[in-house]
Amino acid sequence: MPVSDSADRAADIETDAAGTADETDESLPINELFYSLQGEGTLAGVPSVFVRTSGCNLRCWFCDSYHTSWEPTHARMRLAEILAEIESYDADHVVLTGGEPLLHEGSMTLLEALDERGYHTTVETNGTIYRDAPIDLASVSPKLASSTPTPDRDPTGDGEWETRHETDRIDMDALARLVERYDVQLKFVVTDDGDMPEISELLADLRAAADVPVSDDDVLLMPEGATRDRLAETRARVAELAMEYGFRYTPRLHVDLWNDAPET
Ligand SMILES: C[S@@+](CC[C@H](N)C(=O)[O-])C[C@H]1O[C@@H](n2cnc3c(N)ncnc32)[C@H](O)[C@@H]1O
Ligand SMILES: Nc1nc2[nH]cc(C(=O)O)c2c(=O)[nH]1
Ligand code: SF4
Ligand SMILES: [Mg+2]
Repeated sequence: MPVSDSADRAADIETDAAGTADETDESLPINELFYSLQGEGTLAGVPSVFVRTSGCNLRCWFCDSYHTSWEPTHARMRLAEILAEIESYDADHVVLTGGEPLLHEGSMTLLEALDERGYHTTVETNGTIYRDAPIDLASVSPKLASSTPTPDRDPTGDGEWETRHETDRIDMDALARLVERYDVQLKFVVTDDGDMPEISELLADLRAAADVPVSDDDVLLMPEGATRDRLAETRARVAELAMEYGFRYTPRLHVDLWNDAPET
């Protein structure tokens, strides 16, 4: 269901730039909540309920969830409401995403409640924030330099977020703690060959920083593209790069199936 425009729910909250103001651990700013197939990563194809929080600490120029980052909109939902809606679907898997879900204290309470109810939980995160929570799969998508909203690529056109995004997009300590604590997939958004040296360097740094091994099997290359047309331009080369480097390739199944429709 689309919640960002629903009238029967709590009014939108005032937010800071990351969309995180007015936090409690008993509610969350929800942009959308829907049932679909996991479209990305090692669980692609698994029927899952998606809970999309609003607010992000980064601003990727290509963000396919514009209304959680560049222009955050949401309704604040109580955890009891969120759980009831999740339980209304016949699914064992829940994907908590955003925006950046680990910004919110309420995400921890939700994950604990889902764990108690026996759900498998995947958290989609940009890897800049470490939190201790019952997460079955941490789907970490560290952001490369090619994600930075330079003035020519900023969707709002002013480049205001360039410096902050560039400064904050990698936190090696948070990344190391995430891979040490959780079952992790590292899902890099790849535009072209130019992204590969940075991925290799980042993996070398992460392997030096973390106390656990990071297998190439846990590294996934995902073509950049929020639409079928854009994916048609990027995916073949990204698939070749996965083979060249010995990483996995992940499709964007939901984009193939439903293009850029909301709630998919
Ligand atoms: C909208 S983000 C939300 C979670 C978190 N903020 C993050 O970036 O991982 C969900 C996933 O979509 C990916 N993504 C966003 N825009 C994309 C695009 N244009 N092409 C490919 N993947 C994209 C992100 O890298 C991430 O793996
Ligand atoms: N079907 C589908 N699969 C997804 N996997 C990760 C998504 C996300 O936006 O985090 C996503 C999404 O938005 N839709
Ligand atoms: S980190 Fe995720 S939600 Fe935030 S701007 Fe980038 S892709 Fe969008
Ligand atoms: Mg998505």
